[in-house]
Formats: sequence, C-alpha cells, structure tokens
Amino acid sequence: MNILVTGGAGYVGSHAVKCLTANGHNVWVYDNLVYGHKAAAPADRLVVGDLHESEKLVKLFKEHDIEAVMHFAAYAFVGESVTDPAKYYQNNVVGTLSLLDAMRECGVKKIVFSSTCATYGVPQQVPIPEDHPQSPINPYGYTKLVIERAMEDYRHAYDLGYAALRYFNASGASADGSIGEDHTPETHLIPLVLDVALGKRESITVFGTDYPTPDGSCIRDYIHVDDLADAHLAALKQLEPGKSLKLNLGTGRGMSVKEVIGICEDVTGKRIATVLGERREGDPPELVANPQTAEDAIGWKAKRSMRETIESAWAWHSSHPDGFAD
Ligand SMILES: NC(=O)c1ccc[n+]([C@@H]2O[C@H](COP(=O)([O-])OP(=O)(O)OC[C@H]3O[C@@H](n4cnc5c(N)ncnc54)[C@H](O)[C@@H]3O)[C@@H](O)[C@H]2O)c1
Ligand SMILES: O=c1ccn([C@@H]2O[C@H](COP(=O)(O)OP(=O)(O)O[C@H]3O[C@H](CO)[C@H](O)[C@H](O)[C@H]3O)[C@@H](O)[C@H]2O)c(=O)[nH]1
Repeated sequence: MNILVTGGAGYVGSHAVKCLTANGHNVWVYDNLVYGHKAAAPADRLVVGDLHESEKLVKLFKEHDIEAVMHFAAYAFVGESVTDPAKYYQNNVVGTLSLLDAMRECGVKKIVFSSTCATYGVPQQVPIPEDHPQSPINPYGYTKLVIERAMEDYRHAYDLGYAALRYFNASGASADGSIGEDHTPETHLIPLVLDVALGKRESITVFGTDYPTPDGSCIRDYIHVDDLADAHLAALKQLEPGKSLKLNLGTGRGMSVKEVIGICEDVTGKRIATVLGERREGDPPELVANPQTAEDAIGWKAKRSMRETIESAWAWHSSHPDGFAD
C-alpha cells in the first residue's frame, strides 16, 4: 500500500515507518522537522513539509497515489499545552483539519491517528476500557479528543475510515538499535532515568510518593514502541472506508515509578540516584489500559516485556548518548 506517514521523523512515527517498510509497504514520511530528526527517516523517503500546507499534501497524495495516512505529527508536551494552548490547538487541531481536507480532496479514505490515554483524564476505573468517559484535564488531551470527534463526523458524512489509537506510555527503542527516543526537551521517565545511569544527570526525581498506590508513586502502562508499530500495521489491515476503530494500546500491566527505576538499575547495573519529590501537577495516580478490545478487533497484543523495553531503551541511549545529535 502507498502510505503517507506524518510525523514519521519523530519517535513513534519512525518506528512505524520501519515496521511498515519491513512489511512491504511503500512509505513516504512527511515531517516539518520541528521536533523530528532527519536521520530517523529514510533519506529518499523524507518530504519536509508542514500539516498546514494543504496544497503540498494534495500534490503528494496525487503524485504517489497515496491510499492511507498514518498521522503522528503533533505537539505533545502536556505542561506546555497548559501555558500555551493556542500553539496546541493551532498545530494539533487546525493542522490536522488541513490534512483531513487534503485527504478529502484526493479521495484518501483511511487514516490511523495517534490519540492518547490523556483523552480519558482522571480515570474512574482502572484498567481503562475504550468506553470510559473522555474528559481530558489538559489542552493537549482536548486537541486529541477534538480530532477523534472530527474523524467520527467525517466518517459519517464523507465515508472516512479511521483508527483512533489511544497510546499509553510509549517506551523503548528499535531492536536493531538504529533508532530510539530523542525528545527535546526530554520529559519522559525512562530516558531521564537512563540519563542518570549515563552520568548525564545527577539524579531522578520521583514526582510524588503519597499517591494511593502500593509504593506511593504513580502507576503507568509502558508499551514498547515496536508493539505500537505492530498495532498500527494491524489496524491498517482492518481499515475500510466508513469503518472506525477506537483502541487502547497498552500492555494492561501497571508499573510504578519506583519499579521502573528498579528495573533500570537492574538492566544498567548502575545505582540510580533518586530524589523523592513533590507531585507533578496534572498526573493521575494510575493509568493502565484494558487492551482486550484491540486484541478482539485487530488481533494485536503487546509482546515485549517491561525488561525488554528497558533493555532496548538502554541499548539505544548508551550507544547514542546525544541522541541523533542533529
Ligand atoms: N510518546 C508517547 O508516549 C505518546 C503517548 C500518547 C500519544 N502520543 C502521540 O503520538 C504521536 C507521536 O509522538 P512522539 O512521541 O513520536 O512525538 P515526536 O515529537 O517525537 O514526533 C512528532 C513528529 O511530528 C512532527 N510535527 C509536529 N508538528 C508538525 C506539523 N505541523 N507538520 C509536520 N510535522 C509536524 C515533529 O517534527 C515530530 O517529528 C503524537 O501525536 C503524540 O501526541 C505519544
Ligand atoms: O522526572 C520524572 C518524570 C516522570 N515521572 C513520573 O513518571 C510517570 C511517567 O511520566 P512521563 O512524563 O514519562 O509520561 P506521562 O505518563 O506523563 O505521559 C504520557 O501521557 C501523557 C498524557 O497524560 C502524554 O500522552 C505523553 O505523551 C505520554 O508520554 C509519571 O507518573 C510521572 O509523574 C517522574 O516521577 N519523574
């Protein structure tokens, strides 16, 4: 299939590109490189462009006879979305509407969209099923929810086929060590902990130790980025015009911040200096997926263990201490 991958030079997108290519798809990466890395995308497949450039997208769709879009491009810093929501609504909502317009103009009727567990807000029930109320607690989560809603309306009116994939915590790196996680600034737990192991940071701060969890730190569902890539491939296979899929992508297994630090110590063989700190604003105590719907709908479930996830992350970070260094 001829596929356009927006945000394909970013963390999750680049792993999906690798997986799609390995499975025989003809892939084009579309990324403005604001946060992406040139080296993360195949050189002969990268088109540098912005979601807002609808005409450029139309030209690409026609030129390469694009049949489906995987849409990763977005801004994803929760804290920044609170202080500068305009930036998030403009890029994640207006930018995506421009992409959907270009698709409509060219008759491209399949899209796999990067949504997030942040659309659920503070869960009333854990593990979280897909029909859990969606009530985000920050603008980032709302931008994703708005697009889920727009896609549903476009499905109804224009026969769009879409998959809204609600990721939990994307983690780890490609098994061959060629690509991995490199966000600037980095805010995610695992890369920050591994930076301590590398001597790039003095310590990791545990954000909150008085949560109603067994060890008092927050619980998350860390899903290997290659498992996410596999899910995108599986969702695409099931997509048809007019069809919708709304799926949680997680392992169903919760891991506390302190447990993550412990596994990182084990994998790296280094002691991680840890500071017990205050809660970070906006962090729900526990976010764990119920991944059963994904298994039933697309025959997918997470295969990689937490240890494998951290081992792959460590292989990447220790061999690329400066990330892509671009
Ligand atoms: N990383 C996670 O744990 C996680 C969890 C849930 C959802 N998500 C979602 O998954 C997607 C990918 O996340 P990531 O961690 O790979 O982020 P990332 O920042 O590494 O990748 C996003 C890519 O999109 C590009 N981009 C952003 N705005 C663009 C625009 N207007 N035009 C063209 N390119 C643009 C960036 O340059 C970057 O390469 C995002 O939509 C994010 O919201 C990520
Ligand atoms: O230095 C740190 C960094 C993180 N944490 C904790 O580690 C857990 C994971 O934090 P991350 O920042 O790695 O991930 P989040 O769960 O906050 O973020 C995830 O969910 C968000 C929505 O809530 C977005 O979708 C985001 O892209 C996705 O990675 C949280 O409990 C956080 O409080 C720490 O204790 N110390």
